[in-house]
Amino acid sequence: MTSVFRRLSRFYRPYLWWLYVSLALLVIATALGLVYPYLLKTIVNQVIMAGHYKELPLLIAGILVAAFLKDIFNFLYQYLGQVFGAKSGLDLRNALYRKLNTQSFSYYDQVHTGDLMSRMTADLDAFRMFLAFGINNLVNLVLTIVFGIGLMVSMNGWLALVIACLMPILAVTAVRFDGQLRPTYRRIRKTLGTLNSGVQETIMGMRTVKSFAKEDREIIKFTDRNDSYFDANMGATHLWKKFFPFIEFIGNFGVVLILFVGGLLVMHHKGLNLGDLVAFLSVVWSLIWPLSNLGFFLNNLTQAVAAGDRLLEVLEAPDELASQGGKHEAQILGQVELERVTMQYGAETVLADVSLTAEPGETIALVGLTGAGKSTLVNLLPRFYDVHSGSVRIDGVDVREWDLQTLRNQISVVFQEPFLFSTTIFSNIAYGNPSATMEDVRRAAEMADAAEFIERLPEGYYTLVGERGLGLSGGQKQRLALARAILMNPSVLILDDATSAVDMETEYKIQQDLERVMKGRTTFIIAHRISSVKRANQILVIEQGRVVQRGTHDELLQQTGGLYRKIFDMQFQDFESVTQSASGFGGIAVSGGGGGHE
Ligand SMILES: Nc1ncnc2c1ncn2[C@@H]1O[C@H](COP(=O)(O)OP(=O)(O)OP(=O)(O)O)[C@@H](O)[C@H]1O
Repeated sequence: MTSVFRRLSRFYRPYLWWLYVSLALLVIATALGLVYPYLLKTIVNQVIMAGHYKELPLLIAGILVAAFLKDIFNFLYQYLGQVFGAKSGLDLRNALYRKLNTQSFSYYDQVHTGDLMSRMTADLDAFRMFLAFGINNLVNLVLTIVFGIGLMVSMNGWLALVIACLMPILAVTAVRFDGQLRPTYRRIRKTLGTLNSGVQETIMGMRTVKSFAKEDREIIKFTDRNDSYFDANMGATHLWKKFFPFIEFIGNFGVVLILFVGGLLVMHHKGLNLGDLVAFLSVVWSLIWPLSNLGFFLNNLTQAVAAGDRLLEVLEAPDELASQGGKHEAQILGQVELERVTMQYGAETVLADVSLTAEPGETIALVGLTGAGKSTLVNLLPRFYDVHSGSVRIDGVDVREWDLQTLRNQISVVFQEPFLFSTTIFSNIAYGNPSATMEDVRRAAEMADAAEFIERLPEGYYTLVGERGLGLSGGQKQRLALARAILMNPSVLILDDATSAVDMETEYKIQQDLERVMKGRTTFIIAHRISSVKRANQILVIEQGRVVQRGTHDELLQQTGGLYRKIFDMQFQDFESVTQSASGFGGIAVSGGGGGHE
């Protein structure tokens, strides 16, 4: 438990003085609470028993002043405690978000968005609440007990002994309760994470859910997860149910015992008068509330530890940026070499012994069946993943020695399923270079053959696109993503099936424009359509992670029996058969092997 607080201390240490001042005020507020029993004792002994009613207004005024002062100090210590929690929470939230932004691709292969969201919100809040209220509550409890016992001992040793006998029972119960509560709260946090992941996934995939009419199945899945969350919460409720009445019983039993023993002492004049007994009882009452909340306060602590643990799992995950080199160049030339590269995801070898050299300005195409390892290969250039053996060099320098930001600023990747932010088309294109002017954005859009459709939209470049680009066609999204990459003026451009959703004519236009833009720079194209790759300087055919053929389009076509020739023949036949049967529809742009048309 202490290790969680120690490891998170850098977030609250700078604000500890808020907590210290708050605790000092808390001590004063608690001490002021001790004035009541004395005033009560005086009222009973000197006013009621002795009949000196003239002193009553003064004593009542004393009680009012003490109550007023106590309230002021209570307010101040709680306020400062909250400032302490809020400031620490702010830093922690920023650090978590920063950390999420520096996590590697492989990290995101493993985590669930919903679970991360619940760590960023519910877990962070549980930890923050403990800093804001929990510490003060626990200290308040300890102070109340210590002051209360001190007061009771000073009033009457025998009665204090009676209460002292009950204390260990309370302490043992509270500790046992906390031990049972801890795993239960861990389960609550975990099931909440799973619940959130499910909701987030279903909302993201709602179109798929609906198109398969699987709403009912999703509802059942959600209900199951919701039930698990409910069960976990009920588990905690059951524990509370057992604990609470027991504590209350002990408290009330204590009061009865004091009445009994104290009553006997008063009746037999054994060193206790009625005023002492009333004062003593008021101390016992003042202890019952904090003691019966002992479980609640411990539970805050338990929750904070469980939540802190989950925050630390994010914060202490290995840092991607920590492993980068420092080489920085204003301009990468774009020479790319892979030497005997092997790459694995876990135990699965996805690339084996792959070598290639691309000179600046060359276009390299990667062709192969689905799952062959093409994306894996290009993902190694901007270091989305690292090789297991061999090396990837840019301008003769291993990518691991480059400064990661330099590398990624100059290698632009366009994915098959581009992600668009829910903002304007302008901001989406200018994402990599926020200082870009409208002129820059328009030029990039023209090269990506996107300008025409953008300008047809009523608000042009200022059209807001929906979440993940909803409202745009697949081909339009791809063209915006392409424009975004072109705007970066990259030395190496990677098109990972990036024009699969545009028609062949548009793709041809884009490629011609790209040839102009990418002059002197290097382009990697992954495509399923032979038509997209045939102008490349080098075509690599990948099969099960190995380069099985390489050469130009003409060279590869000569290799009868090779995979390239087979793919070509298949697509050519497809094209013939489809154009023949579709000739009555004015001709359809056909994409073989997985390509589509807009
Ligand atoms: N992040 C990942 N974690 C684990 N395995 C992965 C990951 N990405 C890809 N793979 C696996 O690696 C293999 C190669 O995948 P890759 O995406 O490189 O193929 P590809 O040739 O680009 O396929 P496609 O043409 O369908 O995009 C596949 O078996 C795939 O399941």
